[in-house]
Amino acid sequence: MENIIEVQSLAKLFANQTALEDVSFQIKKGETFGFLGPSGSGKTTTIKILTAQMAQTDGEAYVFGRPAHLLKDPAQRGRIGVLTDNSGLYERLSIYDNLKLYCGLYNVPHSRIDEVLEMVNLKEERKKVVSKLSKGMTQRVTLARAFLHKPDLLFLDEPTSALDPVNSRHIYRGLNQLKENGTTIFLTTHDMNEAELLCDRVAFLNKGKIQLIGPPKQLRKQYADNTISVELDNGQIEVLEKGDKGAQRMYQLMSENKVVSVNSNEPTLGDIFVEITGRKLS
Ligand SMILES: Nc1ncnc2c1ncn2[C@@H]1O[C@H](COP(=O)(O)OP(=O)(O)OP(=O)(O)O)[C@@H](O)[C@H]1O
Repeated sequence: MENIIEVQSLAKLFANQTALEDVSFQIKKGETFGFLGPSGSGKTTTIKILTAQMAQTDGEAYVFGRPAHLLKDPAQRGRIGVLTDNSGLYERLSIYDNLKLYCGLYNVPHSRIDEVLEMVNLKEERKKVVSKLSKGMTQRVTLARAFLHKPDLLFLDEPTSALDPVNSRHIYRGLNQLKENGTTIFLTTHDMNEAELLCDRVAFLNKGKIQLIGPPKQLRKQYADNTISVELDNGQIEVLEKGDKGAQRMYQLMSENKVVSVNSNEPTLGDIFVEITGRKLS
């Protein structure tokens, strides 16, 4: 399948600080790829390089099969959507009028505005002036603007950092809708649940280096220990090793009708991150 993004041995130095070192990955068409890492690990720097806002010090970065810096070309730029913490909205205009301006810029019919406002749960607030919006609302307008023109590739830097759980879930539905329509999504987050819910694959970034890449489910299986937890009718949890000894004990508990539930002991993505890097994600 076609690679939408290809990054090979990417490096970025700021004065005497290494922000990225030997970073390599590919993202296929239609994939949602999560870039997970603690503050300062290099997530935003990667997005800036891939969206032609910053040049790398070394290595290759290709988007749509061409060097990323060529995204400065307006025809190519229209194929991407970018959400960063710099909102770029007109404070004195309403939500609707802001999006109308961007419709003009991208040559998109105004009918699209209600579609995107629905996706970010802001249809009722469309007449509100941007200067009077909460941080979370502003984030949702910026998100709506990022996918107003149905981009082929969407870069989302911490898309739900200012949102409550209800609005986050609303956004997840919207993003899944985009995904179903074939949009490729590059997402950075500190939020492991978000990564599990949305991403086909994740990369763990720590101090500018990729430590691990894979589908969340596969990584959890790979790092699972060799045990299962059995909840007993007296409320206790018994941890059993997989194998003959565990099977015999399980047989005994089952025949005594003491088992309430059985769970595999797979780690969360957060647990794996700590195991690999010795650091917490947030
Ligand atoms: N313009 C810059 N000048 C100098 N150093 C920078 C610049 N931009 C980023 N850095 C440094 O590069 C490193 C990576 O920063 P980056 O913003 O990419 O991290 P991040 O993972 O996005 O963090 P956060 O989750 O806090 O947004 C940090 O140490 C940061 O201080």
